[in-house]
Amino acid sequence: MDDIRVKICGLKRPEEVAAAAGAGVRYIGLVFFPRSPRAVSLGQARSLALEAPVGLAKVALVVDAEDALLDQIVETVPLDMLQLHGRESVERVVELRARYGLPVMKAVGVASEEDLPALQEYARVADQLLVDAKAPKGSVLPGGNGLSFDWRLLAGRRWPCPWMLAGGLTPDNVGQAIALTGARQVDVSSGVESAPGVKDLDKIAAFASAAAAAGTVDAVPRL
Ligand SMILES: O=C(O)c1ccccc1N[C@@H]1O[C@H](COP(=O)(O)O)[C@@H](O)[C@H]1O
Repeated sequence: MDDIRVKICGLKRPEEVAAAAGAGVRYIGLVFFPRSPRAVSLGQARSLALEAPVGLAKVALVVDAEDALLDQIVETVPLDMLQLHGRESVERVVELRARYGLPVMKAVGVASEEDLPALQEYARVADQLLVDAKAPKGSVLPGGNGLSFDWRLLAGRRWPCPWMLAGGLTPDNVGQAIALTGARQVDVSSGVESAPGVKDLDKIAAFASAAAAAGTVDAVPRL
């Protein structure tokens, strides 16, 4: 079975990129959402992306971004994927894939069974799904809140494209999350921070190694 792939989201400093690469992380997320404590400027994102070694995919996270901002991001930053973390429609996913020629990962917030059909809809058009906890009403951020959802909702579910599990993951709980959901890709932001927007290099390493350890165990859901 393939290794578990880890994405660390919201990196802002070169040493965070180096720590992620050193830990065998497969994707890094660069946040282009001004209200996030993890937001980076175009220049910062470009420098971080250029420092990423081959094999470490650079993902731009945007929230209901307009074409003008996306044009700037794509022109300035060498990227491997777009992550849409807002209310982007199925049609918008199709449009952005065609416009930029980059793989698109669509985030879908999950709180209950009712949220699951949307995953099926987006799986028809997106290259990847990001299954995240639904942000509570009134949250400043649509993600990156350190909140998880009932992972048992995903037990036995599969979609016709690759997907990542996100939402409230930490080095301590990622193993259980993988066992319950069968996820082969996991994404974390606040669970590897010492303060909002400041990644903890030891926690990055601990998260990657906990995910790798869980990936070697057959996923037997413990319900
Ligand atoms: O990280 C952010 O600041 C952020 C802002 C806006 C949308 C999404 C954001 N982060 C994504 O949310 C998931 C879950 O975060 P957490 O691990 O619960 O803190 C994260 O993996 C990011 O992809």
